[in-house]
Parts: sequence; C-alpha cells; structure tokens
Amino acid sequence: MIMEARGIGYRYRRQPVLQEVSFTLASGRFHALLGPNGAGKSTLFGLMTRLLALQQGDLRLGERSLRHQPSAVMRHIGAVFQQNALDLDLSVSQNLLYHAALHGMSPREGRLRCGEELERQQLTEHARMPVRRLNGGHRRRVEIARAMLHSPALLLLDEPTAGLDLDSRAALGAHVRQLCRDRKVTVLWATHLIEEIAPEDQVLVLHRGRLLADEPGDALCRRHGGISLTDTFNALTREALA
Ligand SMILES: Nc1ncnc2c1ncn2[C@@H]1O[C@H](COP(=O)(O)OP(=O)(O)OP(=O)(O)O)[C@@H](O)[C@H]1O
Repeated sequence: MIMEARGIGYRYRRQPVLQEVSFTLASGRFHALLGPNGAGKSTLFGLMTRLLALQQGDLRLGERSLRHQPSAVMRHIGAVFQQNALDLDLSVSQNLLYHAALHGMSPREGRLRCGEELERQQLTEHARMPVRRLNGGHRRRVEIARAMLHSPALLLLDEPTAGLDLDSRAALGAHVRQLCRDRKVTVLWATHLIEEIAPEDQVLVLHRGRLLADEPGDALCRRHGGISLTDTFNALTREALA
C-alpha cells in the first residue's frame, strides 16, 4: 500500500517545525528519514500516528485519508517509538497479548498471532520472560513484534537503535530490511545516523522542517558527484542554509 504525505505543515505555538513536507512511500520499500536533532522527525511521526493533530496537509494510505478516515488509516500502521514502551514487569507474551486485545483480537487469535510474531523475531524462547530480563536489542525486537501483530502495511520506527550497541544496531537494521523483502512491509525508519543507511535505501533528508531530498542513497550520492552520503548530506544542508 502506498503512503502519501501532501503539504504537511506543523507549528508548536508560533514556531514552524514542518513546512510543506510532501513525499510518497513505495510499497514494500525501506525508507530512511534522515535528519539531525530537531529536524522534525518525531513531529512527523507524531502526525502519522495521530499523537499530534494534523494542522496543514494530509496523509493518505491507499485511497484513505488520515484527516477524514483516521481509524481506517491507523488500522494499517504499526509504530515503534523512540522511547521503549513495554511494561518491564510483564512477560514478553503478556505485553503482546495486551496489545492484541487492544486491536480487538479474540484471546485465541491473539495467542496465535503472538506466537507467529515471536517465532519470526526468533524470540519464542523468551516468551515467558519478564521484559526486564531482556537486553536492549531483544526489547526492540519485542516492540517490532508488537507493532506487527495486526499485520500493518506500514511500519514506522523512530530512532529504533537508540541505546543499542553496534552489533545490535546492525542486526536490527538487517531484520527490518528483511521484513520489507519477505512481507512487503513499507518501512519508514527515522535516524540521525548516516551509517545506518544502505546505498539502496530510499533516503528522505529532513532539515529544519523541510524535505531536502527523496531518492535512493546511491543515486543521491551520484548526483552530488559520487561523494559519500555524509558529504552529500553536509552539502545539502549547507546549500539549504545559504
Ligand atoms: N512539545 C513541543 N513544544 C514545543 N516545541 C517542540 C515540542 N516538541 C518538539 N519541539 C521542537 O520542534 C522541533 C522539532 O523537534 P522533533 O523532536 O520533531 O525533531 P527530531 O528530528 O525528532 O529531533 P531528535 O532527533 O532530537 O528526536 C525542535 O526544534 C523541537 O525543539
């Protein structure tokens, strides 16, 4: 399912933090939303998950509009937020079953989906463990399992590697790219870490609330004379400030 953001604008009081942001997320593709601290990434995620109310523009998922059919759109979105939002004292499966119930699944369906997702995340053996006993990488995978319980078409991840070591970061990135390939999930992964981006990822560069680029990482670098993505990012943001 294709997601389109059209003319998104947002202000906190009088302070504009997103201006005329438009993009399309292609079905089954990994999109990296790259921006430094304060670029507006979390605000955009807040709008896409209805934590914040749309002020300007609209988001469409397939034929549906977030402004006019919010529940129909939200049904197809899964989200992993910057702050870990699991109950540390509940077991892995209790966290998931609670979420399944919130999505209106029967206990039987909830147990079935929970088992399937934990298996996909290779977490079956951790199902009965309190989340508190898991390491950071496993906790993130539980959050992804939870976000995928209702089989969303679009998965949003806001700086999901925060607090993870290098190996866990690489493993999480590989895992989410595999979700795109195997299950045709559309992914938007927000980060300020250029090293998390693969050349074939679609890269959306957000800077001071404006979208400066939206194309595959390798093509973006080629267009800037074959320099690295870091240098390309620096050149783009310098141009924007000039
Ligand atoms: N609740 C708020 N009230 C006022 N200003 C806010 C609020 N939340 C964020 N901002 C401001 O909006 C701008 C964008 O913030 P946002 O958190 O969306 O950026 P970000 O790209 O997610 O940054 P980070 O990588 O640090 O999470 C920043 O200047 C921030 O200070």
